[in-house]
Amino acid sequence: MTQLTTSSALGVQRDARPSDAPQPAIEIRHLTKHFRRRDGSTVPAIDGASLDIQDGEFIVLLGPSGCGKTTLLRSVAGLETPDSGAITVGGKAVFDSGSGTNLGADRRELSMVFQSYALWPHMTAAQNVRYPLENQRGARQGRAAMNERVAEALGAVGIGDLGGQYPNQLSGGQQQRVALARALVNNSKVVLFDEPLSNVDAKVRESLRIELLAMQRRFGFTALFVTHDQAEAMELATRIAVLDRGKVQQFGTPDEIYARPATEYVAKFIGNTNELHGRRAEGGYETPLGLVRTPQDAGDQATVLFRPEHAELSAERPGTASALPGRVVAVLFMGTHTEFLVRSGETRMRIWVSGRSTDFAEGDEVWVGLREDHVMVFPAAQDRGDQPEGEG
Ligand SMILES: Nc1ncnc2c1ncn2[C@@H]1O[C@H](COP(=O)(O)OP(=O)(O)OP(=O)(O)O)[C@@H](O)[C@H]1O
Repeated sequence: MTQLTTSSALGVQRDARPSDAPQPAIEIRHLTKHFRRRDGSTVPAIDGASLDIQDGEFIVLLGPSGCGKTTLLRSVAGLETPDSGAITVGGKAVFDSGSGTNLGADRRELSMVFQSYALWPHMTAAQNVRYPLENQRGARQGRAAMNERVAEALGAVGIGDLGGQYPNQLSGGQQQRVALARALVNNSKVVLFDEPLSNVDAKVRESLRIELLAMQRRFGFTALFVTHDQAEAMELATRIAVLDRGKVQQFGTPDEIYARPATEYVAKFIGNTNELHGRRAEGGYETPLGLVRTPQDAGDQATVLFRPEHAELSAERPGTASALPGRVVAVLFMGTHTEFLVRSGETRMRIWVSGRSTDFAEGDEVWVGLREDHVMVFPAAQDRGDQPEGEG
């Protein structure tokens, strides 16, 4: 099969930037968007968001329901009009509140894959995929060339034999493949995904993720992908933008976001955490379970977090920087790891040991050992006010 070539017809009207600087595939500057509710109040769906996305990146917009990720994606697509800010795609201004620029969705030279697939029910899979080619601006290709492109795109997503089927004759996973083929068929350099895998079952979702990544590498498009599923974000993203109430809390690689979360919100949203509260003391924070050593300073009162997979359990007091005493109150085998629930006074901690561990049983007195670099501290809520916006 011949590979779909990437179009070079994009990227006109570049802005003033040194010629050797890479041109962001998508640039989002100080974007804001409020919605008016029925009771007359307004809600800031996007609140000063800025992101620079490079060519070929796979960017995931991640956050809980209502954090504004869909509104941000739809603003890039041209399906929502922001109140202020600017967006460029391939160097071309598609929205700019300053100059009044606001290109229609069909002039932004990008494709979108929706959660609902959004296929035409009266068209076959092949007709659905051909649709953007038939309706594209500028010179239209001949029928034979279009059919060849459609066959290539369907083959690329693994459903070359299903072109004659109607959507209601296809499974959810197959329908989403049709939607993906339709997004790829006209070689868009930017593809936007609005929770595209949330309607397919877990097994299909897993394999579609892997195929999606392979396809993105192969075709080289830049992906902007919305999800509320942190595992999906970690697996797909070159960088993740974590959103909270319309603000970008952190924009960084999955590694950075997991190991060095910029805020307590990010630390708790990505992965699992144990939580203690402490007062600043010599060498760290004094918590109800003793001193937790850390060189970090988060003010006088702090929330002290550590991940279940980062603590070690031992019968004797360990030589780690910090050692917290407790008693095992439950042992749960989770398949990939064993979870020990450890109680110490009012504090409960979850500690994970990989595989099946029978080292400790319910009722055992244990020590929870922590290394300094596994401790995260953030200003306590009462000292914090609004959390600062983080950049990864
Ligand atoms: N058309 C609308 N009218 C009024 N409020 C809206 C509208 N669309 C979104 N909102 C509000 O804007 C905020 C952000 O919504 P958005 O759909 O972008 O969030 P989200 O993170 O994508 O959530 P979800 O994962 O549930 O789709 C929410 O508070 C939502 O209620």
